Amino acid sequence: MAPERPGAVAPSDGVAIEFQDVGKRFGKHADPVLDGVTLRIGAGEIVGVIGPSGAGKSTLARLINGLERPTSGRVLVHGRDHGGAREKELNALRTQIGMIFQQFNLFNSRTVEGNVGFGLQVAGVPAARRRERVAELLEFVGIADKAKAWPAALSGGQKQRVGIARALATSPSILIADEATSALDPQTTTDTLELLRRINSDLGTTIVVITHEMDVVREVCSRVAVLSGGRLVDHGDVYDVFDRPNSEVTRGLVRHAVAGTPDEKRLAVLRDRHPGRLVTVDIRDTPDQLDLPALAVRHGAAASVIHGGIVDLGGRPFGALTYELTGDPAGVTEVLAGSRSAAGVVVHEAVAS
Ligand SMILES: Nc1ncnc2c1ncn2[C@@H]1O[C@H](COP(=O)(O)OP(=O)(O)OP(=O)(O)O)[C@@H](O)[C@H]1O
Repeated sequence: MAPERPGAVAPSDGVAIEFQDVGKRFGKHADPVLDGVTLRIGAGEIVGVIGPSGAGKSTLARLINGLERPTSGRVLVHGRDHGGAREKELNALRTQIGMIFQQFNLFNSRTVEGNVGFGLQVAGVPAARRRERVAELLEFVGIADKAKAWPAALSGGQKQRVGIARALATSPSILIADEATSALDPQTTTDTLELLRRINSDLGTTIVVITHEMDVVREVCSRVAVLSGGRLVDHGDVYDVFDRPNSEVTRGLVRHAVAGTPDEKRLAVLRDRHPGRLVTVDIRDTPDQLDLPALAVRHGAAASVIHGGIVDLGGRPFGALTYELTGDPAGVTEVLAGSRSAAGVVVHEAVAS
């Protein structure tokens, strides 16, 4: 059985979090950690916040739940600015915002059910109701059999599930995952991201995924914001940002997530191994997508894939393939001419023979 949905917010209805020209410095003369960040996160979205180490991602997360206050600008949560809020109001805000962390932050002196029920106990929820709720949460995250276990006896993935169940205990409308999969192996990462997706779809929870890995964004997010040096350098639908990155930082992250286009080193290796002309074609789901093998056949040539990578971005293909063209030289020349006019195609220079 799924735990309660948050009462206050309908999924995909309205704005959950809004940064209005937010600046943050630690100390009057320090460089800004965040600078002019303007960003809207819709209710019911899963949004990735990505950027290199020190970009300001965790600070941005801490501004959402009121652990930090902006130096300038405003942060609104469900339309309310908590900038001047007192501790009592901030505590109320934090019950609406669950958080999970890279290091899980479990209480080692409490069992799994003790950890998950902690927030409810603090909130004064009666023991019987608490037990019921904890059982429901453990069932939902898939570790009902671990209720009596101690954190030390759990795997990393199980610990993160305890962290997630604990974060969901108060039915938050927003869940912030701060590098929540960074300490997990690839399979456990996939399972944990799948759980986040289920939380989003079954409970309507808005999820902010803080990460330095574009793979995580690619697997679970529909929208992404890229931070670099405290500035928002890219944001939008994941497919659009991957397709048309505005910044070198984003281009680097995309290259890392999709090994489609060969870099200079890889190209040199490919040239060594393949004497024919080489052409790299971006693969997108656009109607003008070039079908190089079909073009080659029409001109009596052949196009063989020798390098590439394609990933699934929200059900849409994204990547690049590099082909070697061989066959009748006149036909190859025709194919190259046809390729040059197509979008997203790089005809690599011929190597001197
Ligand atoms: N409480 C603080 N006092 C002073 N400086 C801080 C404080 N919190 C963060 N910073 C500084 O702000 C900058 C951004 O830190 P932040 O943790 O937000 O970045 P990040 O993108 O999450 O990095 P990482 O991926 O390494 O966790 C860093 O230079 C950090 O040293």
